[in-house]
Amino acid sequence: MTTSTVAQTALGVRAENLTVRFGGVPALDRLDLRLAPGKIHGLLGRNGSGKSTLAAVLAGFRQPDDGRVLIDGAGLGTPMPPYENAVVTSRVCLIRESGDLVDSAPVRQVLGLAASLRPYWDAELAAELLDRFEVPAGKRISKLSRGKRSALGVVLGLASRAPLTIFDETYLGMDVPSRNVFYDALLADYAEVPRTIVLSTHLVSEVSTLLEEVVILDNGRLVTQSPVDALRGRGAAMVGPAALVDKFAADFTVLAEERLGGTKSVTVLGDLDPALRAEAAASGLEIGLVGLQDLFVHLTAPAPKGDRR
Ligand SMILES: Nc1ncnc2c1ncn2[C@@H]1O[C@H](COP(=O)(O)OP(=O)(O)OP(=O)(O)O)[C@@H](O)[C@H]1O
Repeated sequence: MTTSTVAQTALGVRAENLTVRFGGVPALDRLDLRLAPGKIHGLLGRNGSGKSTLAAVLAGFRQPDDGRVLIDGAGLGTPMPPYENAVVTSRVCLIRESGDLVDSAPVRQVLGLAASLRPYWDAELAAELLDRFEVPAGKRISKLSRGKRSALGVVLGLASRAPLTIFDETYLGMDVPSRNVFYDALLADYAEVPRTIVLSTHLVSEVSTLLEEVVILDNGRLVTQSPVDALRGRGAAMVGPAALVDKFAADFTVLAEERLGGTKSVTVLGDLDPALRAEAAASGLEIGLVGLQDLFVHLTAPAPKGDRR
């Protein structure tokens, strides 16, 4: 996708010192981050880490208590805060697990409303996705199963083709085959219309192949922001004969290990310099990138008792 296409169809985000408090307690604590336009970002964090609060601020549903968020690109001209700003919010689509849907309305009516509110709405895509997820257009929202409600959220999010589209754990209610349909549809449509996608989730291993950039939150603080490959390069996954794996892993922090007969696989943190990598490979070890899930668990693990970090 070209830079000029992205500039027309994708929004970037800049958060500076962003703070949101509930009853004086920070849910977001002095966050500084940037979401580059035209990429698929993973917003990762354990329960209560602040993902939904950040998503709500980006979509203009909530005003920061301190600091600011600026949205930029896709014809906006100048960077703008999203709160109470219809020019920005018409270009940002947040789909939440709760669905934000009127229970008494039939699906068809919900789609009609989205079509009238969303400037980039694609009715053909909406109809095609509704079909793929087998969501009946005539049924009332209140009569849909949790999974079909989630699927409808996905249809609304994708067909909106909003320059900034945020899925806040929307798809958790869907079964695995439906989630796979979502991931396929997301990638296909993203390739057709480049835009900025944020997937907020703790199902890290499932979405890891979709993501280009990752933001990890913990207790409202930014743990790290990085391209996925750079993050996965912070260590290595080694597979081979157990004794050999143990020898090469001895000097590293082991994040995860698994043993099957005489074969062992470990995930280690740390910089494996090229000479060591070459030596390990020559000895018969397979060396790969660290799994995002292992890194996520390590980076967001609770501090040990007595640790006053
Ligand atoms: N409306 C609210 N009133 C009071 N506290 C809130 C409110 N919304 C969120 N919080 C608190 O803010 C913190 C961050 O919550 P948030 O929902 O943003 O986290 P999350 O990462 O999305 O969690 P989850 O994965 O469980 O959905 C939590 O401590 C939560 O209890």
